[in-house]
Amino acid sequence: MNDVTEPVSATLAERAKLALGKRNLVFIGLMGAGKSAIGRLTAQALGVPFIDSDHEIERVSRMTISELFAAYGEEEFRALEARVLKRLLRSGPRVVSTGGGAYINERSRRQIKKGGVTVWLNAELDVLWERVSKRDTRPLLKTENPKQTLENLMRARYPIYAEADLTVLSRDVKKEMIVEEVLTAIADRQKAQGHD
Ligand SMILES: Nc1ncnc2c1ncn2[C@@H]1O[C@H](COP(=O)(O)OP(=O)(O)OP(=O)(O)O)[C@@H](O)[C@H]1O
Ligand SMILES: O=C(O)C1=C[C@@H](O)[C@@H](O)[C@H](O)C1
Ligand SMILES: [Mg+2]
Repeated sequence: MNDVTEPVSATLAERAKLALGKRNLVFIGLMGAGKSAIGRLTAQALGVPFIDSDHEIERVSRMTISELFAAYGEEEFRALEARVLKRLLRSGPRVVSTGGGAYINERSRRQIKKGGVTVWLNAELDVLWERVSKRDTRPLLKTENPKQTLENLMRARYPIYAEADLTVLSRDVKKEMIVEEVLTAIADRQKAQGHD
């Protein structure tokens, strides 16, 4: 026997996969919360496809998110995002990481709620700021005081993200640890509902 530990427990991943069934797992939360990074690793652990809605939007439009915002404005972007999400959530199981504002849009939120189990990656301002300040690809943060903008977004959005089925605190620990917490939350939710 070797002593190399698995990064994410296979048994836990199997339990979570069973609990998920055919439903999608949808990550929501603010910019920098880790939806894309944690979503990808969670999909790998579950052995299901991973799709990032921001990437899918960029692929179908052949434009970057920044270009889309600049050319058509936020409202058009949200309409495109809702259409893309509807298609992505049609069949499962998949892990879908959404853009930070998707769950805030009423139409997208309805689709997300219908299309899967939602996990909110909750994070404190300083954690988010440390992560997002490294890149300038987020059009909503191109303001005079982007940290203040981020804080304003937290205030406005956190009560809405809190409607998620599950919440996991995203923080600066190993990403695998966050993935384990996500998988545990999925498996435990099933148990709490008496299906295990
Ligand atoms: N637990 C973690 N520890 C350290 N860094 C992390 C952790 N989780 C995510 N990150 C890093 O933080 C940055 C932002 O993460 P990510 O792009 O996944 O956020 P996001 O929620 O998808 O943001 P957006 O809404 O802008 O797409 C990435 O560089 C990612 O590698
Ligand atoms: O928080 C938001 O509203 C956004 C987050 C990003 O993922 C992108 O979807 C876009 O920059 C908008
Ligand atoms: Mg992302």
